[in-house]
Amino acid sequence: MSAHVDHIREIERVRAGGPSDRDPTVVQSWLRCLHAHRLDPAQACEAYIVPEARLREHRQQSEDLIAIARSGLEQLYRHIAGQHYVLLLADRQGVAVDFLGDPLFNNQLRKSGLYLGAEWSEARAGTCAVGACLEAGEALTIHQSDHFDNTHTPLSCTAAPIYRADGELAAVLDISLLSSPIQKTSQKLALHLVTATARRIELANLMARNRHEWVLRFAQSPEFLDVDPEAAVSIDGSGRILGLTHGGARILADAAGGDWRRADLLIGQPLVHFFDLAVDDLPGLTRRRPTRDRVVRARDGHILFAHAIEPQNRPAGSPVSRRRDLPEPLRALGGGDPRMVALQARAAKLAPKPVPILIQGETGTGKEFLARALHEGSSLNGAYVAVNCAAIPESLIEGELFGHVPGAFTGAAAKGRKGLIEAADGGTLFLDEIGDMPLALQARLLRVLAEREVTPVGASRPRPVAVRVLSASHRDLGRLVAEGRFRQDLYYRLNAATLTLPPLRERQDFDWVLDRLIERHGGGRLAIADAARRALRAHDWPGNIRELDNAVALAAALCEGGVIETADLPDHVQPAGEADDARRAALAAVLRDCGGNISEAARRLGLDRTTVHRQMKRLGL
Ligand SMILES: Nc1ncnc2c1ncn2[C@@H]1O[C@H](COP(=O)(O)OP(=O)(O)OP(=O)(O)O)[C@@H](O)[C@H]1O
Repeated sequence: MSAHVDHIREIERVRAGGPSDRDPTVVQSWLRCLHAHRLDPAQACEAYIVPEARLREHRQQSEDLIAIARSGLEQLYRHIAGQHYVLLLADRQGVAVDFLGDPLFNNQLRKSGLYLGAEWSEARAGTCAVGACLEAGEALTIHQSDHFDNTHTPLSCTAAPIYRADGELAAVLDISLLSSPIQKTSQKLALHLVTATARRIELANLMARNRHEWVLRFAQSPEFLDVDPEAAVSIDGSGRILGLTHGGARILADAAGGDWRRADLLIGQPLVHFFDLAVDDLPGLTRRRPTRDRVVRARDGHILFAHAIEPQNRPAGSPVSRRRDLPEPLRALGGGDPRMVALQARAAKLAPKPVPILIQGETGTGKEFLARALHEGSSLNGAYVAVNCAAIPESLIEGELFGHVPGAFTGAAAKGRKGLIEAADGGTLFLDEIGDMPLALQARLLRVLAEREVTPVGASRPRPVAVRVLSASHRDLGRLVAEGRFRQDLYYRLNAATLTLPPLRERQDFDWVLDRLIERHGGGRLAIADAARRALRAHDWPGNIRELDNAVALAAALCEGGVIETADLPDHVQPAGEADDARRAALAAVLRDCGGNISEAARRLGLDRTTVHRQMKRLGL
């Protein structure tokens, strides 16, 4: 108890501007907790774990990062095995989206927040390694009573930031102990290890994204240059900086006297701005030359050793070349299917514009997933608010969407209530199943879109709103208009642009989608047997990605030994039985007779080409 009181007193002294022996990063974080987050040091709060559904969303949004960080995390975990350290990978919001810890201590870890789904933002948890690192953008240790909240003072946590190739902070890697030696210096090695791992994750990310560009890696000494470089930048064909690691940003900023935090000002600058080096000199810095001779001079006079990696050839116009330019959230939509590639390119152009977009596609094709990606790919600061028009009873939808003033109707909230349209002010309103919106409300919605203002139920005056409206329907809205069930004027307002998602059975990147879902449900610890993969490929997927997602979730729960076998799949996805064997043999015989000509086979069988294609797929031909 007295330690708690001492802790509160110390924080109060810092608030009053008194001197402190703490690291400046700790003092700054305490002051943010007091002034910006308005936290009270006397109020202790338990660690917070986000609900399952929110964790799933956070993991979904970080899928690419998790995939790239995984091997780095595992390697680090092997280094520290048996020392009771826990590893967390936290996203930009401070939520732990990946976790490696000793299952023996699961209960204690969960209680302390050293667990999957724990939210370690500074605003939520007070001074903590993840939160302070997200704010400071630099590696640090928050040791025991450095924590603001007394609940967390047994912990010692060390975190390092992971930056994206465009210089944005993407995540934080944290290594923590439930209990540790008293001295903060005991965590020096931990600090070194997380920093090195974060650096390797950034390097792997940069290399993966820039295979078709020049990559220049740097080290202070020639010995480590080719094996464990300290920093890297990627360079386009005209010699301009395209991407960088955190170390790369620091080298460039030092070289030209800039600020590493403003990577946006470094990217796009020519290489010669920073080094005594032009793009034509890069071939002289490849592995063909001895490391010691690969010396470059930075503009500030600093000498570095460099290793240039040549771009790999890419077929002109390949999906990869176009994917590279996509904003991160839109990349997660597809893995090279030609229709998805075209959709992603169009979505990238539309995302930053205020135009309303109508998203069409069968159920479960990822319409909401796309809407969220469009919001994230925009620069809107407001919230993303999704409304399922089919799920809200007709009597409630008006109040939900438009809000109401106090006493507007019997049962209205006493203080009145802000509607979802206003909640999305400055952001995105996603109207799912818009085809189910009652006609009377369609007229009111039209007014919101046309006049850019909303009138809550019972209010006399409208309020201005700026919302970006995305809508979706699995029904053909054009047809609903023709049948008089949907207002034509609203239809035209909503679909300034239409994006149509292809059904899963027609996607050529099925394996990519499957691998992402396996990663989602297995967190890198789940694989799939070839036979099970073939069975999944052969299925028709009327419920599209949602159906596949459910099938993988079930298989992940049932499978033993971390490998999904056919027996773990839902019954209706099980591979073809004997009857199908006969069908397969018959169809194969006809195809053989026709020399593989599907149109000819379809003619002989009296079927259309699509049916033959589908049967071939289902039967694994
Ligand atoms: N590109 C993708 N990568 C991974 N998962 C995806 C992708 N697209 C969709 N999903 C997943 O598929 C499921 C269905 O997606 P979503 O809810 O967006 O579909 P929908 O078309 O809007 O469905 P409905 O028509 O029923 O409203 C969700 O679990 C979502 O996370």
